[in-house]
Amino acid sequence: MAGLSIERVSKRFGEHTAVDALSLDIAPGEFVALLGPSGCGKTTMLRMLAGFESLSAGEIRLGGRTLASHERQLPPEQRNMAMVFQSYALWPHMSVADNVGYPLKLRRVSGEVYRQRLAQALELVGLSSYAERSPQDLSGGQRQRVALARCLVTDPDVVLLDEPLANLDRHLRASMEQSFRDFHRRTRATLVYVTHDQGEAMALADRIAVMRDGRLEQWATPETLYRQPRTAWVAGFIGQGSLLYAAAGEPGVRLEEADLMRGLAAVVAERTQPLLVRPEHISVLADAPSGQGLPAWVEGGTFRGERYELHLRLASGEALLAYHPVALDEGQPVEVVLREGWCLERDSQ
Ligand SMILES: Nc1ncnc2c1ncn2[C@@H]1O[C@H](COP(=O)(O)OP(=O)(O)OP(=O)(O)O)[C@@H](O)[C@H]1O
Repeated sequence: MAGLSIERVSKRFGEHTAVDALSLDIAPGEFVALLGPSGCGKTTMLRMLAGFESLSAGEIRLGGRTLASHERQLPPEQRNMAMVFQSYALWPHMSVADNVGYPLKLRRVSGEVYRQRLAQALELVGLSSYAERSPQDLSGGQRQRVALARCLVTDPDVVLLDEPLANLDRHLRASMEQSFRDFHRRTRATLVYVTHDQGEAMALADRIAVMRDGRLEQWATPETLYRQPRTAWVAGFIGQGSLLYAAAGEPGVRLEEADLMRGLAAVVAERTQPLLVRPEHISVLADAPSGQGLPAWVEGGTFRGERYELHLRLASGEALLAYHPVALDEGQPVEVVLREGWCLERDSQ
């Protein structure tokens, strides 16, 4: 199987740069998410991969083969890629089987080979018994599985998915995430998945390209993005946490409790290093002042079933989100001990 290489790819629409010198090396069989807020250029990048959009600069290669550069580009049908859309794009007048088999017919596959590949594709998405139904008689999740089966009958090298779960309700999204994981495990195709939902990207992808204003902000595994975000912007986009400033540390360093607490207790003028503190790394001491932690007070709390999320305010004026097993009163003074913090780069924008 071939790896996918995106090299300094840019796309300009008039004065506007939608994708700006983006580079990614995607390993064969890898499940990759392009993640970012609306308008950051994810779909444009996916459309360039598919061949629906030309490149203003850069190059896209699959294995050793150049698929596209600003000079020449292979048409979509010569790329051995398949795309799954948010809207499913199924033919309403055809049965599930005919929808799934359609790309094979286009390639003039027929007879026993056609039947076998159709049966395999339907089986892979768990829809064998729905072959003769009309797509209109299926749920949203089932329709999306038909779309998946249709893209995999042709045995593509790369499957491109554009917000495939956006039209489904929350409950169905969770079960479809499982279907996507199964799909990936069983096909081992290279998957490029566009989403603005960080939870979805974290749950599914081997690696995530976080995009901002057409540029790559960070390219890393979900765990690295969570534990070691490069900038405050990425930290704000992935998971929950608080941005504080300390008189200790430097970008890319994890501060343990002692250094962190000293750095936070320093005078405000010396506290210049931005850092991320995750709520699970905060202990809230709710009893009488012990002098062990930094003074804070409770501004509010939200019940989340297994815990409360507490919104705290430090004496410095900074906001802090912490988890706590029981509710605390609004206005209640507490002390907080921060067990670790991650030092961020200063945001350039
Ligand atoms: N054909 C086009 N002509 C002009 N501008 C475009 C065109 N397609 C996209 N853009 C612009 O390029 C930028 C990136 O768009 P794109 O659709 O790639 O973003 P996105 O991250 O996929 O957003 P969303 O999650 O909302 O789909 C946007 O500012 C958009 O308005």
